[in-house]
Amino acid sequence: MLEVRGVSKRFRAPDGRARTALDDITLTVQPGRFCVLIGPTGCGKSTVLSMIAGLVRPSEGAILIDGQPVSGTDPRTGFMFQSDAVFPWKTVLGNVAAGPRFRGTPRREAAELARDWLRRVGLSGFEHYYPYQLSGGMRKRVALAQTLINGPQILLMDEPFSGLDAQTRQIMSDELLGLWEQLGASVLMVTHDLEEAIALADTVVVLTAGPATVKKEFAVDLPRPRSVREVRFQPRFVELHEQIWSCLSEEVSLAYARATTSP
Ligand SMILES: Nc1ncnc2c1ncn2[C@@H]1O[C@H](COP(=O)(O)OP(=O)(O)OP(=O)(O)O)[C@@H](O)[C@H]1O
Repeated sequence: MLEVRGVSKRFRAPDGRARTALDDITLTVQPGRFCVLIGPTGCGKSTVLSMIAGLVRPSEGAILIDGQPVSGTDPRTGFMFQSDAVFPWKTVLGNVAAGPRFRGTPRREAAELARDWLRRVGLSGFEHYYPYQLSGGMRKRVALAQTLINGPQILLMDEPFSGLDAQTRQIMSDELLGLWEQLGASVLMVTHDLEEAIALADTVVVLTAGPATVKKEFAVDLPRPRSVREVRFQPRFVELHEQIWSCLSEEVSLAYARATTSP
């Protein structure tokens, strides 16, 4: 279980003053659940993920995984970034095998495991390609396999499919759901796309315009297994979309007003 308990974060701004980015955030992701964070641009979503990943320390509060405080990067946590975090000098196979190799798995075993993951993400036959020889969607698949091969208990995803066209994004989201249903990892994902959030999540957490705090949590009671491409036509989906959008749009307007009036 992942718990974010009363977490605040202050950063020093270029003018030297401390600015509060996150203010008393509390949220829980139960084992095996899919939680999506959504909020206006710049409100602090990535900072929440970076703190859970152990890359940034909270100014106040605590982050707990299975009751133990996070004090640095943790092998139980996998992070998929907005930008492709693949090694450009390694082949697809080398990229996916990198995690197991780093942990001391013998070369042959790591390569076999990587082949299996490449099959699961639909990249069999591309083992010897380099990242620059792949499409954007294929690079995301490599990044997904590269993260999932490490068997994370908690998967943190920061707008993982940004930069992809709408159709590829839907395909990738469906594939992510299929893999997640097999793996049973807890997911905390950040997205700007409310439709994507509802289609994927068990819980959508709306954050306020910065400093971010939890405004409201919505339980997404749509049946599973879901098809991201089809679920959006269900009446309950439309209802949830209206409810969450009315909550989120106030914060988006506030953030926009601040951005356009501040000196
Ligand atoms: N290292 C840092 N030093 C100073 N300020 C920072 C630092 N990292 C983040 N911030 C500030 O914290 C706030 C939240 O940033 P963050 O990237 O978490 O927002 P976000 O909601 O993920 O944004 P977006 O939706 O645009 O990706 C911003 O005001 C940003 O300027």
